[in-house]
Amino acid sequence: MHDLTLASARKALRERRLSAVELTDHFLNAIDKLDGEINSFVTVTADQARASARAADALLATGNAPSLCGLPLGIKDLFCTNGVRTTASSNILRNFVPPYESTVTSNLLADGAIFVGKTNLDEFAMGSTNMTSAFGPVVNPWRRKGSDDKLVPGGSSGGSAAAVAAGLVLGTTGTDTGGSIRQPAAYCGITGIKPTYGRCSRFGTIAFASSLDQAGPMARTMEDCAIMLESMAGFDAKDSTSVDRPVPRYEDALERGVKGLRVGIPREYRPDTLPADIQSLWDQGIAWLRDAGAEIVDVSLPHTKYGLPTYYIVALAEASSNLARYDGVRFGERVDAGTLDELYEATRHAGFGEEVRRRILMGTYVLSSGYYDAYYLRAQKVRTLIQRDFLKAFENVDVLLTPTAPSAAFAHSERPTDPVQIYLNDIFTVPASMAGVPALSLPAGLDHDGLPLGLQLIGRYFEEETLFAAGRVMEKAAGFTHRPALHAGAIA
Ligand SMILES: NC(=O)C[C@H](N)C(=O)O
Repeated sequence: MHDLTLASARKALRERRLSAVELTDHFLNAIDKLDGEINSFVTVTADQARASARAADALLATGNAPSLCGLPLGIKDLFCTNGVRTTASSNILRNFVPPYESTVTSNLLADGAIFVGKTNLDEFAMGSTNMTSAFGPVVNPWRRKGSDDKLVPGGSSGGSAAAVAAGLVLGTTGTDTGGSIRQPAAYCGITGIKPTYGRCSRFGTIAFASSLDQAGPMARTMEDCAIMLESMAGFDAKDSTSVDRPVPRYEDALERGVKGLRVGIPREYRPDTLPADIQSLWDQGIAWLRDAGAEIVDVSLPHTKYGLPTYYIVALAEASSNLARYDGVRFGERVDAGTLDELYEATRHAGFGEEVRRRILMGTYVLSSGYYDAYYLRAQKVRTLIQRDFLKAFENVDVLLTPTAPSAAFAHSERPTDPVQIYLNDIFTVPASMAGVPALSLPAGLDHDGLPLGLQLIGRYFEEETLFAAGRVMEKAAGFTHRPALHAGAIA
């Protein structure tokens, strides 16, 4: 069962070679054995998962089961799940049990998916290491050759990525604001896609930066991500930025190939500091696409260098506004104190970790009178320039190929103390987020330490199908079948 993908498990369930109960028990056992070390789950919903699996088996027996019937998934603990604690990995929501279901998870449930639990993340999805979680850091299941150092899984969807990589679940949901699906996917050697902004509803997903937040699937293969995205995506009247467009059958696009496809290589994504392993893997990726019939074109995205600074203004401004609701009166855990102001202060100090506090302060600063025009307004204007870079490039090419991150996973002990150094991890993922275009990361190879590296494909608005097709060509060429040191298959 350790070699199953979502697609092969779906087939085995339909052909009744495997039951949903067996499959669910398998993953719950794997979580039991390994997650003490990895810490990828904040909450495991074993009883609920087993009950859903029994119901799924009954439905599968009728021969009339929905698309994801009986398939166990993990849900990032940022999606509200009805009756199941949803924490955003923050103390302020430690005991929050939503009375409603997010649209994305409702869609997955309606298609028959089984939720085995809620996965760990950086607090409120703010981070690239999964070390800011109030529930403790996630440990990347990969190890450097000859070393026992514990590595970060990336973030913020680090629990989701680590759980898939370690074989604890077949697929997970993630959210991506500036790279939170793609960077952890790259660090953990799995596949993840951030769809076009507006493709998946944000309703019921705890907000970080509303103009950037976007849900997407994380799984082992391109096909598995295509299967999950089809279920997760779609118009939702409850999210005003949700786009009313039919959801394609993404699976049908997988084998389209890349003949005649024009692939842009943005020169700004090749800084002098880019490690040699990443440079050569990128060149390798270019060769794979060229060999499969694509045309390679040099392109320029001149405003790339402003991506990070403008992201860290816009995202933080929105975060300061979104997180204002957690005051201990209307929302969140309360710390009782003398006056109302003291109550707010004590509540928010105890409820939020250091990184979240830093971001709320910076966000409040850039929105404050006198600084609004100088920072926030200017950043929004630069955001338009970044978006125009992509629109212009996409007049001439169909997709862009870049590395996903400027390094492989690093050790917990190597986590920089300067927050700006950590923000630099998002250098290649943030521009697509600022523009709202879709982008995916696939595991393309290993570095000299034996750690996975990802390559990123960026596409035109709502052209996720092209990304899946190009991604599938690269996936076949890469033949990435490596497994991390900590894997459920190794302990069976
Ligand atoms: N949420 C994200 O996309 C994570 C990004 N690294 C950030 O810290 O903002």
